[in-house]
Amino acid sequence: MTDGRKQHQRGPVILRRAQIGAGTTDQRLLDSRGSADFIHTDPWRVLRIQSEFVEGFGLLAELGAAVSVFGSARTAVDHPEYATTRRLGEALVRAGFAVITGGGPGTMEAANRGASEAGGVSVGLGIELPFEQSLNEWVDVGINFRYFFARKTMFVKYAQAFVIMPGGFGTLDEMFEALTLVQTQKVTRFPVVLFGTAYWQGLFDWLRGTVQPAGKINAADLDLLHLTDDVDDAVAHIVAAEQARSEQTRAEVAVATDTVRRNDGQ
Ligand SMILES: C/C(=C\CNc1ncnc2c1ncn2[C@@H]1O[C@H](COP(=O)(O)O)[C@@H](O)[C@H]1O)CO
Repeated sequence: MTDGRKQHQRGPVILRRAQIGAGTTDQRLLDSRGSADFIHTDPWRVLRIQSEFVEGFGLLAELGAAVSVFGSARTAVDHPEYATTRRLGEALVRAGFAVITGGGPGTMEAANRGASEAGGVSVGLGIELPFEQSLNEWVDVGINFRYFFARKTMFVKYAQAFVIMPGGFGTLDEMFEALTLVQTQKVTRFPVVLFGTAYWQGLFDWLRGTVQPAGKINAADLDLLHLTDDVDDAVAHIVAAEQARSEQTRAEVAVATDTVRRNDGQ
């Protein structure tokens, strides 16, 4: 050919002769807004949900070892639990972990504060709420989610362990989700520390005395929980579990390598 007037490029597509339409893709994008109704539809929400995963993965992919700390949004700054959680944040940083929280007030703030003051990585994964709330001031790496389930994926995906401080429905939801994921092997077994025996013992006893005898959970499921009142014990439990997991991974790699070698030699 090529008569320039008889060829049209639409992105990577070449159109010629009668196939040539009016205008360019950019023109169609920029010349008209069209109806705005689409932003209230599920297909558009799917894109927003996708963007939350993209932002979350992008922010946290290089985080390194981390522990998610959960607990009440209502813990007052002068409550002993605030001071304990602050010490826990510091101790986790000293043990080489970043600290991830929901980025809100109360216990979340205390954990972020301890981590930040200890010079560690203090992460807050906030959530859009019906009332105004910004990330607590001790969050050094933060992101705000619209969707609970996208945010919850980050708590699990980027943590080596959970510490559950005393809390209400939100905290209970986070604890039971973690336990369900481990029980159903959606995540490889990882430690869940219940911090505060006076607060959690009743729940633990009910699980052991009622739920397990009724056959609703196995005895082994309760082994997933570690109850303590001691910051150093909580951290030591997490470190030991992490070491055990590394050793198991090393052993699995050794077995796999050996199998490949033997198969190659046949
Ligand atoms: C109710 C108040 C603030 C709520 N703000 C929150 N911000 C971020 N994350 C939150 C918030 N509330 C709950 N969460 C999540 O659930 C857990 C705490 O819930 P609980 O019911 O208070 O135990 C926590 O780990 C967060 O991930 C008052 O100011």
